[in-house]
Amino acid sequence: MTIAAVIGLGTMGAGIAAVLARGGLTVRACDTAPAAVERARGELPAIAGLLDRLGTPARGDATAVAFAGSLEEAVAGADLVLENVPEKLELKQQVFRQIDAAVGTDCIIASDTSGIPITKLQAVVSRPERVVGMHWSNPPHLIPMIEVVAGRQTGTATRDWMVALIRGLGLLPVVVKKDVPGFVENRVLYAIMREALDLVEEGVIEPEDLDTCVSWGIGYKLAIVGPMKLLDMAGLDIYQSVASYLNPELSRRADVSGAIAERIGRGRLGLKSGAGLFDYAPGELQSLRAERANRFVAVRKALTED
Ligand SMILES: NC(=O)C1=CN([C@@H]2O[C@H](COP(=O)(O)OP(=O)(O)OC[C@H]3O[C@@H](n4cnc5c(N)ncnc54)[C@H](O)[C@@H]3O)[C@@H](O)[C@H]2O)C=CC1
Ligand SMILES: Cc1ncc(C(=O)O)c(C(=O)O)c1O
Repeated sequence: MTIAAVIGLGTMGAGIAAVLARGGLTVRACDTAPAAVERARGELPAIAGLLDRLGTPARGDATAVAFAGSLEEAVAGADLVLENVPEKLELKQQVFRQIDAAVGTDCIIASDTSGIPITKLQAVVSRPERVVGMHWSNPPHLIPMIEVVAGRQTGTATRDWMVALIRGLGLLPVVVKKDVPGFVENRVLYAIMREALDLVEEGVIEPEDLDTCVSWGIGYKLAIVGPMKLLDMAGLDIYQSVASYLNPELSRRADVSGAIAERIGRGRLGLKSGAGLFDYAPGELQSLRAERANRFVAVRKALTED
């Protein structure tokens, strides 16, 4: 029986813990914030229901996650530890050191970092060959693709073990061949985000209309035909003509849009604080999350039908 420990139970933690538990792993989880533990505990039954509806192979009970009082208690005897704390290099390195001091020599240490090079995380542990990126996508219990990222010192056996684990969970591992910042998913996503924010800030489009354009024009299409195959679908000659005048016009800003800092300064962090770029009515968040989850389930089922 594989024992896994999930460290950090914020936006991502509960969904990941539930998927691992349903896949038959023995799962322990911890967070330094008691409120995060209670929120995660409360989320598990609904997540288990969604996994039932997706028809994910059930080798275990998705709600069977043991909440530990400390990191050391969570990782004791673990075969896999998944670090899932906020995206800050120093914090992640400190947690990696703490994990390294508490686990056995064969334990694989993975990170769900959105894009900090794995090479920087494995630099602080005693067995860097056993460190690997395992980058899930939000909501982790609904998005089937997981990036597997080897740092410069990651062993091939560690990478292959991770790929096999993800396949065994019935999910889609994608191996990222170079440890570049942002890996692949977020390099593509953040190119979209940068352009989208620029277009809204420049008054080219309203935020709601930007979302309609991307979801129904680009997103719907890309779910069926990825960007590489889309080039063939459009015609490479057309792409060359458009890209030759459009590429120089696209955003190249190296800083982060001021609109984001302005909202953060007002405590508007998004769904987790009840408001972000959009306002949400009190009581709306739960139904919004449930409605989105229903759509994710329906679309995933439709996309995997023969
Ligand atoms: N939010 C997203 O859409 C995605 C986030 N990620 C990545 O996953 C990681 C976690 O992200 P979120 O869940 O969104 O963050 P979050 O900020 O929602 O949650 C992080 C949790 O870690 C806890 N924590 C902080 N220090 C800790 C420590 N020393 N030991 C144990 N717990 C600790 C916090 O109390 C908090 O509950 C980040 O690296 C992020 O970039 C990856 C994919 C998607
Ligand atoms: C805005 C944003 N940033 C990072 C990620 C990630 O994959 O790390 C996501 C996501 O959807 O998973 C995201 O939306």
